[in-house]
Amino acid sequence: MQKITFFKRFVNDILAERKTITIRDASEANVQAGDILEVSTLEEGLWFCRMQVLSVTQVNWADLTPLHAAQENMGLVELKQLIKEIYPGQDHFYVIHFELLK
Ligand SMILES: CC(=O)Nc1cc[nH]c(=O)n1
Repeated sequence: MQKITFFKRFVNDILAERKTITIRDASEANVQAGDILEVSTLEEGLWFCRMQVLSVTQVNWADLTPLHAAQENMGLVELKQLIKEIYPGQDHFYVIHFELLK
């Protein structure tokens, strides 16, 4: 089974289905539509759910939109700042759209 990790601050939003995408660089986007992922926290490695990948699309940082931000349950300024912090100096990303499996 494939695995993905999230910062623990995202756990509640994922479980409540307020966060339905994750924006990753190429090294973390080796998934495709239909894949089922076991999901755990980055910090402690605690498993918290399974999710199915609905789609994977490319995006440049400059082309992030309010819709991406809404799907991350944050504002666009916050999202763009966050992505810059996590991936300094990078511009090319993949939007992984997912569905929580219950
Ligand atoms: C570990 C982790 O949570 N990484 C990321 C990076 C970008 N978006 C996201 O939801 N999570």
